Amino acid sequence: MVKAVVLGAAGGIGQPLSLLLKLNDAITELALYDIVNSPGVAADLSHINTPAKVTGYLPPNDGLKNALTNAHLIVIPAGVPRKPGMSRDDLFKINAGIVRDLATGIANYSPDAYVLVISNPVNSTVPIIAEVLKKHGVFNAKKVFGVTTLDIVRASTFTSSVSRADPREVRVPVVGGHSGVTIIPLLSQISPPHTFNQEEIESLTKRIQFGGDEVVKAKDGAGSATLSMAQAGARFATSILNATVKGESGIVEPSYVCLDADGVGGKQVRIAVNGLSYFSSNIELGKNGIEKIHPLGDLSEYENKLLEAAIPELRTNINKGVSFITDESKF
Ligand SMILES: NC(=O)c1ccc[n+]([C@@H]2O[C@H](COP(=O)([O-])OP(=O)(O)OC[C@H]3O[C@@H](n4cnc5c(N)ncnc54)[C@H](O)[C@@H]3O)[C@@H](O)[C@H]2O)c1
Ligand SMILES: O=C(O)C[C@H](O)C(=O)O
Repeated sequence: MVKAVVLGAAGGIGQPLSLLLKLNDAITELALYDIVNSPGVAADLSHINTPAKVTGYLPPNDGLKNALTNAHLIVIPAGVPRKPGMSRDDLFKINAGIVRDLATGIANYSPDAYVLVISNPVNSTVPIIAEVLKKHGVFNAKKVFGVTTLDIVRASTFTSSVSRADPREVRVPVVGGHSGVTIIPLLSQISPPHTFNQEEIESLTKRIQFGGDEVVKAKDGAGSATLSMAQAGARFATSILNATVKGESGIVEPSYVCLDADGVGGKQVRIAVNGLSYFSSNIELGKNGIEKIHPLGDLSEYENKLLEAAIPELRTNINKGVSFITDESKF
């Protein structure tokens, strides 16, 4: 049995993400939890003729417990999205508490599950979830992932519009975090190889860093990226399932993770990023989650400058998330 759970399943991301997961044959049970409308979304999806049995849960009557029990994989898009003029950090005030409470449910009812965090600000919500799981003595750094796949998807799309390559074939490692200057596209490591001139590098880097703002602006108060995020989230969830259920090896996806997992290479990355405890790098997945955190590789002078600029903001975001759980008096 492979049970996948979506927390925040009735939202702009939650609904199309749940649809894409319903189409994944590796999933035999799909549990949808939200504070509103999840039974309706579940009833709708349940008519699709794929193996996953779909159930919907609301908070009353142990809804969260029943949704989470026996979960293999949990995806979290619960929380409020940005409006024009807001930063992702502006969402902390509301989303930090939502994510903390969901993490408490995970610690109690499904402590062994793989946890994929979409809710913003990802740079802080991943540390929040990790700290809650630590508090309950159930944190496994190899199983908690901040989903940064949308940055990877955007990097493939935006670079191929310049290089004229097939966007489906293009891979650009995007490392760091998931907000503005903390998003670091490594265009020098693009595959298949392509040499951009400096002007192209600077404009592509800006576009990838601030791609989320393009959508927020275009939606004009009606939220942020939902459909592209659902595709990106389903892609990352599929990679986790392919590695952990189907036993496929050699799957590499960037993700924002805790660098503390034993014996998988996080320490080397930690040294390269001035001691940050969370960072997105290329992650090799195996049957128990993170198999290897790849080093950042050779960076150009420009990319080194991007890394230098990202570190202070990432440190602030991480500390804010950690202290939300360890030092509640500050909030
Ligand atoms: N990681 C990324 O790349 C990325 C990309 C896009 C959006 N996001 C973030 O994802 C989040 C969701 O975005 P959206 O557009 O789907 O928002 P939305 O408002 O459309 O949906 C959010 C859903 O969460 C639900 N929710 C709120 N509190 C909850 C709780 N306590 N338990 C369960 N569900 C709860 C709401 O009822 C709603 O259905 C936002 O924080 C957004 O910033 C992240
Ligand atoms: O921009 C946002 O607030 C949503 C998301 O993080 C994105 O990158 O699209």
